[in-house]
Amino acid sequence: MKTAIATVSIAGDLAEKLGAIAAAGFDGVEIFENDFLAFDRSPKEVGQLVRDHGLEICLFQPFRDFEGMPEPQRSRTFERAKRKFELMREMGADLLLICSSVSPIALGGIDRAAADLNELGDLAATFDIRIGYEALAWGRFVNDHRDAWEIVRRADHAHVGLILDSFHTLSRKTDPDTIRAIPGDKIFFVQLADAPAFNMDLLYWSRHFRNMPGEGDLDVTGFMRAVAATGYDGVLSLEIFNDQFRGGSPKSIAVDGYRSLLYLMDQVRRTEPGIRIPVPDMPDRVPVGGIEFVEFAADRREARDLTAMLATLGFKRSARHVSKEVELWRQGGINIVINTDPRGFAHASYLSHGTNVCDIGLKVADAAATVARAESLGAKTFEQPVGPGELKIPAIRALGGSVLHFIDGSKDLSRVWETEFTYLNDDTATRAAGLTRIDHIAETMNYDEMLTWLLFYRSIFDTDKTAMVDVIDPAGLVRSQAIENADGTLRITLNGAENRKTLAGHFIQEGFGSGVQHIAFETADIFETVKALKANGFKPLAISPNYYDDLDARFGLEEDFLNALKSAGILYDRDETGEYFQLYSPTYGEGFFFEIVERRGGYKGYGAANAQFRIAAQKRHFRAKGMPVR
Ligand SMILES: O=C(O)c1ccc(O)c(O)c1
Ligand SMILES: [Mg+2]
Repeated sequence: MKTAIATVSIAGDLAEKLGAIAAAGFDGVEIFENDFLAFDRSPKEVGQLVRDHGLEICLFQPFRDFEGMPEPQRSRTFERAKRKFELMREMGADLLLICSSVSPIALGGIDRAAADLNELGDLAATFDIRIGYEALAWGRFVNDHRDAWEIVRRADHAHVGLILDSFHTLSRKTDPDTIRAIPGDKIFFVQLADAPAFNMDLLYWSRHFRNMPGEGDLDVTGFMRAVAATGYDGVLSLEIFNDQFRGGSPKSIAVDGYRSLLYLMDQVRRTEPGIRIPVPDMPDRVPVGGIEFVEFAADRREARDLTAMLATLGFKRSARHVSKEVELWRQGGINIVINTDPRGFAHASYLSHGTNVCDIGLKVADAAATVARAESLGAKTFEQPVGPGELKIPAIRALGGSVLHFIDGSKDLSRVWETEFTYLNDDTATRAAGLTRIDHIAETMNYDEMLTWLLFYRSIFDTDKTAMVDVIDPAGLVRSQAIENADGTLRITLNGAENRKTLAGHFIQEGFGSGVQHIAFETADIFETVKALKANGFKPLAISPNYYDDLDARFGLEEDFLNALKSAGILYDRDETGEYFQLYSPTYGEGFFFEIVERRGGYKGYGAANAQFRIAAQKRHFRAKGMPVR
């Protein structure tokens, strides 16, 4: 598989872009003309710079407003093209992208465009250059790859071919299967981009919101399957115009891009038989069977506060590690590990972030295959020396320097608790509260990181994403999107903070990076849970009475029911599928908290409508503790 990316997709000057692109593993680049024009080295030097990075120039672009011009502009356009061919020869580029005209003076006409391309093909041939014609979704006369193909077909020239771009095809909802009728050898180049499903002007959408395949909502896999079915075996190139990426880290955007191409082609290989593009082999996306454990790194003092909160939530100190200062706190099927050992990874994590979730254990069918897939997609494996009595559990690096461990049903791993821990007699004075499992884990990050982690989870694990929702914090916006598996045994919400004044932004700033901000436990009966919590001395987050007035207005609730919600501080949501109940702990440290939820019926959401009121309540709680938030 030959991979490339357009220089426009990456931040920085041309030299920085090339460095990041080469380091991420791409074979080549599309040189976007403006990146070259803004750079102060000659075409020859730029060509050399590209090759010194071990890359090749796969495409030079764009050449605009070429076809269908009346004279005298037509002659000028050919002159302009000749100048670009000379530049390309200097640079060592042999394919030029011509995008369909948007010129108000262009005349239109399929045969006129074909004749222009044929003539330009002759000129290009004298330079040993080929030209590829691309239909822009907003092209004046040509805005559909089927018309572009008809023009190329009629141009009938060995140096003239078609360029396909998934965005232009999919943004107009053109059926990608129409590509299957195009001969693969006349497709000179394929550009790939995804985008979130927005209803907006095509040009604006394309120039600002494209993202990597798999990060958006377009059927890039369907598009690429159709391309592969034509027998095309040329370059697959990312062309991503995105405002965030322009200001992002060149390195991580390039790494995400490379991952997205591997993920895309892995999906294509699994669904489209007999493709000619060689794709690296890797295990399939990994089904996750649930969350085996969540591990906190802490020091002894902070661990006391944290375990005191766990005790009021009905957890029991259940076991102690055989060789390390690590405890297991349990309730129902939930395992919370508290690691205060002054050595190793957890301690390092504590030193850099304070008390935080440093590790999550996921249940998978095959831990080794999980790591193999993650590694194939560029994730980093994690290992540390195994202490006495410990198992070697496969793991990778994840959000904010944390770790994901994988536990499967194999003989050793399935007995990890029995092997590494000694069970204790229950010395916890509090009552169990009916918490059964982890409903979801909420990870907080900068908004700019959201697509990275979305792609990370979706490409490695058999998961889907929900629609992005806006959560209003009094000091700014936080975007939230969930990654879920089909049966709901894995739900991770990604929360992207746009500034530092939001509760989420404060958490990132004070915790020195992204991480788990809350864990939601499931109960089968929230009102029974509330009774136990009360007996344990648990103080829920106080919610404004105004909220309950509005709940009543919206849903017309029974008075007793409404009073029960209100007196317990439970937030409530309802839709066509079912009901959702949410109870929050006060915040801990710099804004970490626990949530308790009950789902009734088929409710699949996360109570997005309540998030604003929960955050406002948490900020009141913060301020009451004298913490500086707005
Ligand atoms: O936005 C544009 O003008 C533009 C230019 C070249 C391309 O290949 C493209 O897909 C879009
Ligand atoms: Mg394009």
